Amino acid sequence: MPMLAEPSKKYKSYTPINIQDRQWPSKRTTSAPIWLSTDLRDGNQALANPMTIEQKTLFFQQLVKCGLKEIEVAYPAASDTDFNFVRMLIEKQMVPDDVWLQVLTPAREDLIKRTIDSVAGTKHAIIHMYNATSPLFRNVVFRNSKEETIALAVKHTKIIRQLTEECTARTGTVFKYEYSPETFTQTEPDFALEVCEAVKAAWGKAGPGEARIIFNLPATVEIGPCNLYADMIEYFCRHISEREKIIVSLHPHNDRGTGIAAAECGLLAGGDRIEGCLFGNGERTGNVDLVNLALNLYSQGIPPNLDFSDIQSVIEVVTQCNDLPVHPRHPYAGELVFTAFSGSHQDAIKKGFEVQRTRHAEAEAKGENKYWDMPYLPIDPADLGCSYEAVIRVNSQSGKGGIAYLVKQHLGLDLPRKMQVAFYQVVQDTADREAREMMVDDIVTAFRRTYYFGGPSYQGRLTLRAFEISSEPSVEPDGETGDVQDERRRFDGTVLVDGVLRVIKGEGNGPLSALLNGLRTHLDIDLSIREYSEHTMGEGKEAKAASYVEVVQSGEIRGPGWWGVGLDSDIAGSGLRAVLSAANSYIGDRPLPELKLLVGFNKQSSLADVASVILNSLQLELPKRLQASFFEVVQRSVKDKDDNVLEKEVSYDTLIQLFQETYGYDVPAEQARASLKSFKMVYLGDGSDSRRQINGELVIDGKARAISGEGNGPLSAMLAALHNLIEGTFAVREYSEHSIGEGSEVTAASYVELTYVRGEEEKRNTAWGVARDTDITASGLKAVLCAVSKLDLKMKSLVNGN
Ligand SMILES: CC(=O)SCCNC(=O)CCNC(=O)[C@H](O)C(C)(C)COP(=O)(O)OP(=O)(O)OC[C@H]1O[C@@H](n2cnc3c(N)ncnc32)[C@H](O)[C@@H]1OP(=O)(O)O
Ligand SMILES: CC(C)C(=O)C(=O)O
Repeated sequence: MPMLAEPSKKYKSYTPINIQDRQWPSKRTTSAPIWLSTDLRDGNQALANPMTIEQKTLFFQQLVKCGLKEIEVAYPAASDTDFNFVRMLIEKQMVPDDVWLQVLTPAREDLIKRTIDSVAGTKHAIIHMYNATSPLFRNVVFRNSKEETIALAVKHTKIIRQLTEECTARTGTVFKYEYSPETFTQTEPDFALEVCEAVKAAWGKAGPGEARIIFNLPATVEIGPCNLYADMIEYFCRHISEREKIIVSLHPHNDRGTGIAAAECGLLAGGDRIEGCLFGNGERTGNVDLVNLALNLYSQGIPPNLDFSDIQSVIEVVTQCNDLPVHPRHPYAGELVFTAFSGSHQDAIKKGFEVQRTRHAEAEAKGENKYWDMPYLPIDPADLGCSYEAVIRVNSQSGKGGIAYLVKQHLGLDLPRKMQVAFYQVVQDTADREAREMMVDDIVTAFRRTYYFGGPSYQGRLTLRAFEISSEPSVEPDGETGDVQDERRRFDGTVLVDGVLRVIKGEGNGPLSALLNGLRTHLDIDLSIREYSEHTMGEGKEAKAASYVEVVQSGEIRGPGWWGVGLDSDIAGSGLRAVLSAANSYIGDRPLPELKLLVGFNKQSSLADVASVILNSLQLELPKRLQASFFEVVQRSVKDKDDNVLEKEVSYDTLIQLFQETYGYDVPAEQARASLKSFKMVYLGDGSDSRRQINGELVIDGKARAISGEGNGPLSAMLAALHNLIEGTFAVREYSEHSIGEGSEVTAASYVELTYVRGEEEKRNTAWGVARDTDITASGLKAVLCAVSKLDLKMKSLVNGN
């Protein structure tokens, strides 16, 4: 059936109330009303599966925890479950002394009796009786005249008075009486007043304060706008007699979706009390939502006298008991209500937080209130126990501000504006391509990947390992002006390049330009800085510096840029890391030139440079004399055929190979002239005169030879053993060792310089040997044999094959 072209032929408009000087529109609420939760009655009666006693108990405890002092717990005449639940609360003493149990009954004597029986013995109880008063109900449901309707209410009010008095005498329970002219909003205002006046007279005990009678005026069905409800309440409040002896209670439903508005206007119009349910459960579209109302007050600076500081646990209990979800857009409680996806909202929130931080600091210093004034967030989610995590979520509708906010929240990095734009593009492309929300983890991971930021998993091809920044002495004063030039900086560092440690050196006006100079010289990466900024993160000892840099190809200051970020306890370190982060983006996966040292007669590469190649590539800390020896070897390697030392580039790989060949380091046993097959070192002596004895097997010149020797230590025992096999004498000229690595991975590196003298003319030669082993003794013995392999040996002749 189509919707009607003329709905007025089917639906009647409400009848406005003629109040000439209505007061409520210009009033302001300044305090919270008396709250009554009817979750366990109106809420419960609207559920497909009414709550079990266990669920009602859990819910009741939650309501008490939230601070409700009046709780309509049941319609006891409806079912044994409801009746028994009320009895259980009382008998198990679960009702705090300051909490009133309210129970609902129709105007029927048998049901009233059972209702009062249900609360007998509790400290405080409110008996709530209702009968419908509107013309529709009078004519259709009860088929009663006005007089009969009044008579019904009066008769049963008197019954309640009598039965409650008897109960008080018997059990001490203190009672209040609440009467609801059900369907109040559809009842003629004067008739509603007439019924209530009659009920008040029948009750006969209404007095001020605690003795007040409660007239609950329900919008049983919402039939008009909220101003109509407010007018009806104001009309009632103005005309009811002995207003001071009455609590005017509001019971709005939400059929037009304006239950909250009706309740708020009704309070302005004179309401003292509100009946409703948490998150708006209840008949049809629900009762008015108490959480929403209370937090509306709170957001106006009015204490609501209800506690929702852990709103999530309230949601959990309520949904568990009602089996109804809380809508994601539900005011204050929905999953999305403190969330902005859209770029302009996010931008405003981000700026709002930044400005508010400063504003709050200033207010605190002046001892003033720190007011919440935040774009798009009417209330601080933290007050409800919610984190700021969900405030900004990112999808294809989001902008740079929101993404930068999340980076700041989760990584502490305050990205400069242009970098925000650059990173936004990265996130936006993914969100758009994959048509999905980018979760915080997605964004953080994208950031780490894009800028090679945050630990080995995100390491780029270039990683700073160690560095030293030194100042170069000022150059001569400018010839013309006489001005002294600025001090220059020198960068000396090791950079892991594609997994290999490389020594990089450079000079510049500052540390960053010195590093860029080094990258240019050593790796052909020719970049300049277009933008740089930095800030500190954290405080005190934990403080770190974060640096952001945008690089461009040198000479292309208006060309495309690459951003990088660095974090370090040292400001220079963070800048250098930022440059490498940007350089990583720039190089992508293009091949880098093989790293080379310029050796020979030149100023660029010294003995120390060669040593550091070995240190960084092989982790060997060469002793000083071995450094000098190898430097000589390297220089010799670049002589021409006439023995002239050339200036020549030698690749790192060539240097390493040269080192290995020269000192027998890491040469496979079968290729070495002498190698250790097995050995046993025996400790001899009593400690004061300890000696070592070695027994074992060597392979020399391809032949296995048993060895045995004794000495003051392992090396001299080995030399003694060698003396049994080789003519001439060996002596250790220098020995050193160090560990490599840590923990269970640790190994030992040994360096031995041997002298060997033989023949009648006492020919003397020396050689270095370098070896590494997990066992320190073995590494020393192997180093000896590496050196032995390099010497011009004369073996003793074999006796019986040995
Ligand atoms: C607006 C509200 O939310 S009011 C609260 C509504 N809540 C509930 O109804 C939940 C609990 N209700 C129940 O368990 C049952 O309805 C009971 C136990 C109260 C009554 O059950 P029954 O005796 O089977 O009657 P039924 O449910 O059909 O009620 C309708 C009868 O009660 C009468 N009635 C309805 N409301 C009232 C009232 N407030 N006072 C007196 N009589 C009433 C009707 O006129 C009708 O009378 P009739 O049988 O003479 O025609
Ligand atoms: C019993 C009354 C107060 C009621 O629930 C209503 O009118 O909605």
